[in-house]
Amino acid sequence: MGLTELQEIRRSLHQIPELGFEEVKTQQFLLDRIEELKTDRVSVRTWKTGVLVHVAGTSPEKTIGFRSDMDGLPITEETGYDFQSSHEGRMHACGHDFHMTIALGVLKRVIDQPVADHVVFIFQPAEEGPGGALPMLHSEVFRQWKPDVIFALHIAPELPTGSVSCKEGLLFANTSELFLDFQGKGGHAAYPHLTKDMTVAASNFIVQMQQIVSRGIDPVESAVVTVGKMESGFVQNAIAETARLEGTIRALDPSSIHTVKQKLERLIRGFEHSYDCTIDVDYGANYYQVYNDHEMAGLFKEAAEDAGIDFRQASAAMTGEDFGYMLKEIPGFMFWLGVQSDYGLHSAKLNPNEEALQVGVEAVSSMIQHLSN
Ligand SMILES: CC(=O)N[C@@H](CCC[C@H](N)C(=O)O)C(=O)O
Repeated sequence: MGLTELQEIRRSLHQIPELGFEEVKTQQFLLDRIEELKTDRVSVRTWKTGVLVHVAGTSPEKTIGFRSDMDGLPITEETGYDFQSSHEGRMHACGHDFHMTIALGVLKRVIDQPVADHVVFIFQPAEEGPGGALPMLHSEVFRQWKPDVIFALHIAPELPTGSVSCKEGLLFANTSELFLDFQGKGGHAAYPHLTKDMTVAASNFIVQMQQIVSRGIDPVESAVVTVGKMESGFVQNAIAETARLEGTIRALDPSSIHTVKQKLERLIRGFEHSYDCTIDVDYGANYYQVYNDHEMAGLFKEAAEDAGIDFRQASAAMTGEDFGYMLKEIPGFMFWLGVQSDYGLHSAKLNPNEEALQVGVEAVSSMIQHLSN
């Protein structure tokens, strides 16, 4: 598949971003493209809004898995692309359109140039939330085609196009979502003394919460608490009765997530007392760290360099990925693909360089070749 075809696929996918477990159009798009490529060596199954494609090897000894995530984010796109999202308030702002396109490109390569081992392409829904990897891993269809080794990629806006990056061991953090609902007495803006202002309570909570990391976690460990969304009130001249904070907790060591949650709950009790309100906490989806198998990550360096791709040593990052659950059960790894964008992941202006699509196809195909011997 040439760059033009890869670009055409990526742009089509880019226009139809859907949230986790709502990837209905995306699934149909994938099924249609896979149908065009299909031969008698290829079998296709669906799981919820996901798709699994099994390509039979010529003299198989094992099954190699390549996983791509499928969902977009609740972000309003501001790229100005002429192929920008046609779904209001939804955007492929994390590169999953790239990931799926590369998987289709590699699928075509494996069909045209058969390899010895079986290869399973796993298009997984709901990576951004609530998490598709864990239930998919336990599904009947996944178990029947369960790979012996598995890998995946993620675009890296800060790395140059033409490069990939990986490391052995810990690559991505442990994560927990965080949802906080504040409830207190609202009222007229002119009578604050008769109310319990939830906008003020939630604002102070955000500020205090930052000290959980700066004063509650050993500085040689890493943790992050971020509030990405805050909502309160209805009108400029009324004091808010409710407020909602939505965020995430990240840590390289899972015990630090536990520590942050314990300290957060103590802070909640203090705020409930001092602001005379209730605060409900919900930890939403929790993801297990991405831990790369040493041997596989080492082999990937070789595979990338053999394909003429610039390999760079990665550092651990505080990003999360439910692919971590797959790696917990199946030896494998994840790598970064350089896409050189002026704007980062989860930005409304993310503009990855499409030439990286071809680099991704080469890197993944080369790894499959190296694994299938
Ligand atoms: C690669 C990436 O950006 N992944 C997401 C995963 C989100 C998990 C969950 N919704 C959370 O926020 O904890 C990330 O934000 O790192």
